[in-house]
Amino acid sequence: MSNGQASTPPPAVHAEGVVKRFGPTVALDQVGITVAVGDSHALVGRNGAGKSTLVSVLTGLHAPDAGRVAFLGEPAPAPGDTAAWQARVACVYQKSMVVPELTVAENLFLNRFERGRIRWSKLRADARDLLAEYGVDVDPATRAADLTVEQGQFVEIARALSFGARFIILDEPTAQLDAAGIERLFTKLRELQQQGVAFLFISHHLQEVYDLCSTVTVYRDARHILTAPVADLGKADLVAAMTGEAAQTATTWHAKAAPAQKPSGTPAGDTVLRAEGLALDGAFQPIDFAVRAGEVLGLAGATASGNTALGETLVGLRKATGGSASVDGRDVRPGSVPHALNAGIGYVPEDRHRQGLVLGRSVAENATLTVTDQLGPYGTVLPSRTRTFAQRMIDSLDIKTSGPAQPVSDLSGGNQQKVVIARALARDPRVLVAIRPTAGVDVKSKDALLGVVRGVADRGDAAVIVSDELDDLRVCDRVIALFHGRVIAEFGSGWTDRDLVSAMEGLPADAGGGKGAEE
Ligand SMILES: Nc1ncnc2c1ncn2[C@@H]1O[C@H](COP(=O)(O)OP(=O)(O)OP(=O)(O)O)[C@@H](O)[C@H]1O
Repeated sequence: MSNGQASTPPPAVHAEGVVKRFGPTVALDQVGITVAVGDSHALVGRNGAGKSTLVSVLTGLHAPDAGRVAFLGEPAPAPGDTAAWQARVACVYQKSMVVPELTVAENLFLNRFERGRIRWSKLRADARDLLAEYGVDVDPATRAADLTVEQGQFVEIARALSFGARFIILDEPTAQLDAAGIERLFTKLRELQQQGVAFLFISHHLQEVYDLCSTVTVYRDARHILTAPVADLGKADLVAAMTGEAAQTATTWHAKAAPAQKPSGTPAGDTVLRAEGLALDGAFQPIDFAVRAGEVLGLAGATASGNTALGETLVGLRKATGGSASVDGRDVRPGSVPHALNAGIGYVPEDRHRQGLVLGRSVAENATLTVTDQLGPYGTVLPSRTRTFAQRMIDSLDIKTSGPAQPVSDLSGGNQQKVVIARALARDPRVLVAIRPTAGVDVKSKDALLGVVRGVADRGDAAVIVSDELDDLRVCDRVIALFHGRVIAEFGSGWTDRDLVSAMEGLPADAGGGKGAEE
């Protein structure tokens, strides 16, 4: 104050010396963060670095064991004073937190009905005004369950702002948005920044950090490593700060030119998985393809392209309305996950929380469970084989855990995803179908994980990756791109980013790379 400088306004949020332990695990070790008013600040780190734990401290969900948090220079509210926390900070997750059965209007004014009778017409009118104020184009009478991910996030942002919060945390908000949706979200965030709203943005997509944020903070192993202007920090240095290893050129996976030989000597190239006229009304048109031994096939496509539905049909989560799928020449019964598993199809689901894990069970049990096994009784003693397998997976997928016996509920999100992958591999599947396998996984683990998927093919089996992530698709020997339920292009391994992105956006490939679909 007395040093002659103009006084700067207090930051939107300032945390220092924050410590948070979960039993023996130190999730945050004397960390801090400062986000200036109107700033867009990225928080990055490997899976298990402590990002989500910081979010729960900054939103009042967990009280820290030590340290201080202040908003606009004022100490954080007392634990449990929900209204006071809501007036300062909100967190928007990739999955909307709104109540699905209620309308948008009800969600917006949830928990703040005045005493007495609710006036529904006023409620709807207020909601309409509120959405209009923040430029959110959604009908307040829509059921929250019917909103797209993008609309749900916009409603959440409007809700947070209406409580008075001027600091919003976005925890992997782009994970389920396509390119156009991400652009619309970023445009909205930039608009709000102009109005003085501050953001803390958590993402494993480092390019998004460069596109959106002006400041970046890196955590590693529960510690604060650095905070710097994004413009001053190159990508290699950013990754080096995250991993603690010297900067090196990224090792992204690329498909090899020649297919692998099976160890048994059987020539590569036998068809393993075949789809003939496979169709699901309302999701995708009849499609034919074959995946050979030694091959990884990519099914690329944006949201609503039908690629996820196709993957889910292959693994029996959805029942085809036409055509058939077979493994090694034997038909797989449509719409039955146990049957698909028995036919040799292993799968990595998109929604790991609903379809992937039994949270109360250990890493080892989850890594070896299959859907059918979950129905049977389970011994309390860990068989040593289970533990050995789990330990191997922990090592090869770089799962951050205290060991095979740790409950999966204690792992960070990205590490839970790796357990799901481990489980899919436990049965040595003949075909591995992985839906967005690297969602939520940090840059370094991503390579390890894609290497494991590649390894399934290289040992002479087959794999299918369903994704819109270019890095996932680079592992593939061949990529089929879908758009609005139809094949729009097919590529060998030499595609360019531009060609594949164009195809996923519905523009048929021009010269080079892809060939148009023959429909
Ligand atoms: N409820 C809990 N009980 C025990 N340990 C926990 C709990 N929650 C988190 N941890 C541990 O704290 C550490 C930090 O986890 P956190 O979820 O904050 O990581 P993260 O950086 O958000 O990771 P990701 O990128 O995978 O989401 C991890 O080692 C995790 O296992």
